[in-house]
Amino acid sequence: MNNYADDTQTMNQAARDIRIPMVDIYETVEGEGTRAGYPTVFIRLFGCNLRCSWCDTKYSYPPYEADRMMTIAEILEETSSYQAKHVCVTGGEPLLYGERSRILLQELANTSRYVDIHVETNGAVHLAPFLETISSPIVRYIMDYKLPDSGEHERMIHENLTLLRPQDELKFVIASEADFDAAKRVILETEIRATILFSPVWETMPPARLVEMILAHGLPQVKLNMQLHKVIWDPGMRRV
Ligand SMILES: Nc1nc2[nH]cc(C(=O)O)c2c(=O)[nH]1
Ligand code: SF4
Ligand SMILES: [Mg+2]
Repeated sequence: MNNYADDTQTMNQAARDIRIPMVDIYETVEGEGTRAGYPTVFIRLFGCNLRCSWCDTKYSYPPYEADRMMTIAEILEETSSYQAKHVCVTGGEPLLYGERSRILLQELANTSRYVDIHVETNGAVHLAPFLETISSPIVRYIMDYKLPDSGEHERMIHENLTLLRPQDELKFVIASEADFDAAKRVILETEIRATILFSPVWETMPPARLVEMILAHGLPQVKLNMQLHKVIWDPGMRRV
């Protein structure tokens, strides 16, 4: 007769056999956000529901192809070969696979190997189902809110902004002065509990100009977010 432990084991085995299209798993230092600088394992899922004009990971969705399908067990095993205590689950859009994405995050948290698992999500996937079902306090969301220059502003789910918690981060990638104005409007008109990050688009927004605008507009709640990996390595380089 099945007891509770057997049921749990069966469920975990089923979960571990779930397959997800993948781009990469590798270790580097986190380049962005409040955990910038920490050794971090990156789990990059294939596929995205947006096509941002300035996207720097175009190899993570068609017409490119996934590098391979991996089961959640394989992802956990490969991730465990690195020393990092931080994990960044990114893409593409890592929440694209709904229940499969949710189980991956829960299983990563269940390993107890990590102090922090952050998810780089694009604002165009509903966050509520993930917040309601993933109980672990170490799973955090870094939401990349798309501004007009991205071409995907209309796809943002406004409700997501108000769901972010103090441990989460809300990142605005700013390509122009029009983007800056749009970001400013959002943060002044919405009650946001997450850390607010303003990040310059590498090719079109000189960081000094962005700092100038943050100070001139009096936005003390904003934290400048530089992509460390683009300073350290060639900006076009992969797996860094
Ligand atoms: N070092 C490093 N840090 C990152 N933080 C978020 C990244 C991403 O591509 O989502 C990223 C990345 O690609 N590299
Ligand atoms: S959401 Fe991210 S991965 Fe998708 S197109 Fe935009 S920048 Fe690229
Ligand atoms: Mg990147």
